[in-house]
Amino acid sequence: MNIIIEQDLNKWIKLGEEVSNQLSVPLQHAAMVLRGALSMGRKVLSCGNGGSAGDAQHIASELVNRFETERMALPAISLVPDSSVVTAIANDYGYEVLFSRQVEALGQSGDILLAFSTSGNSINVMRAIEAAHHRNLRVIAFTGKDGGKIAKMLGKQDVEIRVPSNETARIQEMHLFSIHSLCKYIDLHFTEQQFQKPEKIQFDHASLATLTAGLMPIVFTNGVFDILHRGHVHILQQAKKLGAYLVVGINSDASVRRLGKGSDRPINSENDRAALIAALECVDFVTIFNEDTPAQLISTIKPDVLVKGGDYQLDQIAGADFVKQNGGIVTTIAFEHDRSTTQLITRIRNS
Ligand SMILES: O=C(CO)[C@@H](O)[C@H](O)[C@H](O)[C@H](O)COP(=O)(O)O
Ligand SMILES: [Zn+2]
Repeated sequence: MNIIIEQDLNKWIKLGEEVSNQLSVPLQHAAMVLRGALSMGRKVLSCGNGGSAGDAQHIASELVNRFETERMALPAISLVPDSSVVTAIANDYGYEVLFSRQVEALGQSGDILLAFSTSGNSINVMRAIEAAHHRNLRVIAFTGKDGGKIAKMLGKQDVEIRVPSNETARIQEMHLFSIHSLCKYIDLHFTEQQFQKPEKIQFDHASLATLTAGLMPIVFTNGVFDILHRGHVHILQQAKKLGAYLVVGINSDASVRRLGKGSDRPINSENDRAALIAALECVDFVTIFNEDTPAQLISTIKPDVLVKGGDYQLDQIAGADFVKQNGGIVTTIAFEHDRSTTQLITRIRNS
């Protein structure tokens, strides 16, 4: 056999073994991230240069169309092939912003950017990752060699699929393997039915945790939300801006009674309160908790950001220690509108 071809084949067999050891965990992580975002109606953007441009187009086509089995169409856009867009951006602004400009135009919080670069050093892919981070997109980076500069840019919300090789060709081949492996998983997860987002109100905490497992950053807040008012809506809208998904825990009726706000509270039942909160666009999931505090629920959902209104001190927030120990953030949002359900009830009664 031709010696060059034989050497290449041998390298490939050796690399296959290393890849199965090193790529298993990041590939499974990437599969969860893709599944989570697509299940919530988010979309996938992809980019890369040369052979990696081909990979970016390849995976987008397989998501929009299908891979091996019948399933619903899924939203994915390759940022590579629109010649009018790429020539205009390169001509007017420069090649460096070829992809970042498109991420700015098309990317929305919770979307996924698939960034292909065998060296991890392509400047336009790096700029796309920066733009993705600014807009709250998660990044799945397909790299090789030492991961290059891209590996250092990634945050804990991102995934790196780094092929343990220094050869561009071998890296690209394993990227293609990774694409097909991810597409097979996605094919099997999504059915032929039309896309349907999961119900916003989830009574079962374990089921909610399954739905949120691949999502990040998740913001959690909680409250009674009896007689919804502008102050509530303001806090929830601001909370959503701290991440890509907002989960709201609502005190059950029994839990509210134990808070000692009065024997006539809550005015609205737990199901009515949950329905009103779920109707807000900024809210992704609502659940009801029966305990005095949401600490147990928080340890089930494992949010990245825990937030309460500005009337709380950080050390008073239930679940704060758990979130911080998990590397999350605990914060408060200042009240902008002086509203309270108790005041509202008093005013109505006095009039
Ligand atoms: O396909 C190949 C090599 O197999 C080439 O076209 C290669 O993709 C190009 O040189 C790229 O510009 C390399 O970029 P990157 O992988 O380092 O980001
Ligand atoms: Zn090539």
